Amino acid sequence: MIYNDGKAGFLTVIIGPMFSEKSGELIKQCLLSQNYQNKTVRIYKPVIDDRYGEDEVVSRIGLRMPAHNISQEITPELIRTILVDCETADLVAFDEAQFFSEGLLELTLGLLDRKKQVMIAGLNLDYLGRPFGCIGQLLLHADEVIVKKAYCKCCGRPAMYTQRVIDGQPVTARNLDSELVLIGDQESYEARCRLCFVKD
Ligand SMILES: Nc1ncnc2c1ncn2[C@@H]1O[C@H](COP(=O)(O)OP(=O)(O)O)[C@@H](O)[C@H]1O
Ligand SMILES: Cc1cn([C@H]2C[C@H](O)[C@@H](COP(=O)(O)O)O2)c(=O)[nH]c1=O
Repeated sequence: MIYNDGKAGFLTVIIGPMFSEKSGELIKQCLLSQNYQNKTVRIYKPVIDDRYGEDEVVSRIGLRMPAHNISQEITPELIRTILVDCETADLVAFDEAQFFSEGLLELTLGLLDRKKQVMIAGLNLDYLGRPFGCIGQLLLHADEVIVKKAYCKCCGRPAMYTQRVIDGQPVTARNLDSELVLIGDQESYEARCRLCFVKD
């Protein structure tokens, strides 16, 4: 448990592959802060991720909280709007952060300057094991990094990679015909360990 007294900003970044409970961790921490610390929480998610509806963040085990859908393109104008909207918030959270543009970094630093607690969850690696979005840059500013693991779909070891599968076959750099962004779940993705992840 991290105690933030509101006298300085505090950034937590939650990373890991799909199915590793990043959203679960984010929602749990937001609920605890809201319910037991009386903190005002504001959660954002990118409009592109429409798996669980528009106005909520939802984890696979069913934790849920209200959320604001915003464009994944974080423009200077959107940054100004969010900074105003968050004036009364103590904790500002972003889920699916891999989908946001680099403006998320500027927005996060702006929130931290305003002494907000900021919590960001997202995939650190894409389906080919490459850095995803601006999560890497956010990690450099983190006070706390929570590294989550799933269980490897093939062997049950701890998994840090996400394999994209089409018709049961891994998508790799060799047979690459896939876009970076493909919203999906178990029909298209598997958690894999270092041994079972196939990238080329
Ligand atoms: N291979 C797996 N390893 C671990 N959990 C899995 C796996 N596949 C499905 N799950 C389920 O997914 C849940 C995590 O969901 P969620 O919090 O939405 O994760 P994330 O945001 O990291 O994708 C786990 O608690 C578990 O119930
Ligand atoms: C690896 C990878 C994932 N995605 C998509 C698939 C899902 O819609 C989200 C991740 O959701 P989760 O909450 O972490 O389960 O990202 C993608 O578009 N491209 C990728 O390479």
